[in-house]
Amino acid sequence: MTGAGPLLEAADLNVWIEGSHILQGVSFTMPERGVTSLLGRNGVGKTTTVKAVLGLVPRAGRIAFDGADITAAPTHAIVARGIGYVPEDRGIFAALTVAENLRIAERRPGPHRYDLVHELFPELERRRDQPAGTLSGGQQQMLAIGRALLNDNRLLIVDEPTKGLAPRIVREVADAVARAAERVPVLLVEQNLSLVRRVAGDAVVLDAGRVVHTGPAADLLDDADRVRELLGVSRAAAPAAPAAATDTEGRPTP
Ligand SMILES: Nc1ncnc2c1ncn2[C@@H]1O[C@H](COP(=O)(O)OP(=O)(O)OP(=O)(O)O)[C@@H](O)[C@H]1O
Repeated sequence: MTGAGPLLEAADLNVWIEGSHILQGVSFTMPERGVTSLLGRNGVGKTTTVKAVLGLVPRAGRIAFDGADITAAPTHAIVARGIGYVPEDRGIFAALTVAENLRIAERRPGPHRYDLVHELFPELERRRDQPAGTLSGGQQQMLAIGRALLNDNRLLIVDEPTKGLAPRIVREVADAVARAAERVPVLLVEQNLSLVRRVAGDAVVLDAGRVVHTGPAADLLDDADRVRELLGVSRAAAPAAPAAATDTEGRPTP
């Protein structure tokens, strides 16, 4: 980190997809520590926002990372600056082993932080020869986060890590995110508010392609009316992901 400014700064991001104005001037900053949670109802533009940061969709506006303007940089150059991305579908290779999944995530040049990955997630070392497709949903998420931690990243972007996971597995994933965030700041797209409460310091809420709230996550979550207004859920009703989406071991079902 070069200075006291924000780690990530998005200013007036606009994205059009197939003629639809999806992001309509999204601006937010993210501090250099902890978890910043990107919240909002389905379809409000959370994934599009992280794709815009990464240069995965054409966008207008300005993005600065660690003080440098990365707006015009291609995705590979943005990632090489130290941004690890864990997409919603996790992006792991089911037929490859845990060790192989880590190996092919190595970005050149190193260093490759196997020490950190195995310290935070010892289970990945124990299961190194296991095909990733046979891991539980929570273990797969650990592997996906481990892949992002393997490289010397200064920011992790993790998109809906608990989507489709049973509540028991959600707790494992919350642990994994919290452990990762002790080392590397995390921008977390998440709808599970119990996980957000557990890990997030700051919250940025989107609605219809605009930022409608920023501030400490705990303040927002303590305000039931505001949560209902912005997220359309009561906090008590929020967390439970549908158990039917995973089998009893937390493996995703088709
Ligand atoms: N490739 C695409 N083609 C057409 N429309 C798209 C595309 N990608 C996103 N959209 C639309 O853009 C809007 C925002 O989508 P986005 O995935 O960013 O929302 P989100 O907040 O991440 O939602 P969710 O929580 O459901 O993942 C949605 O209306 C979506 O249908």
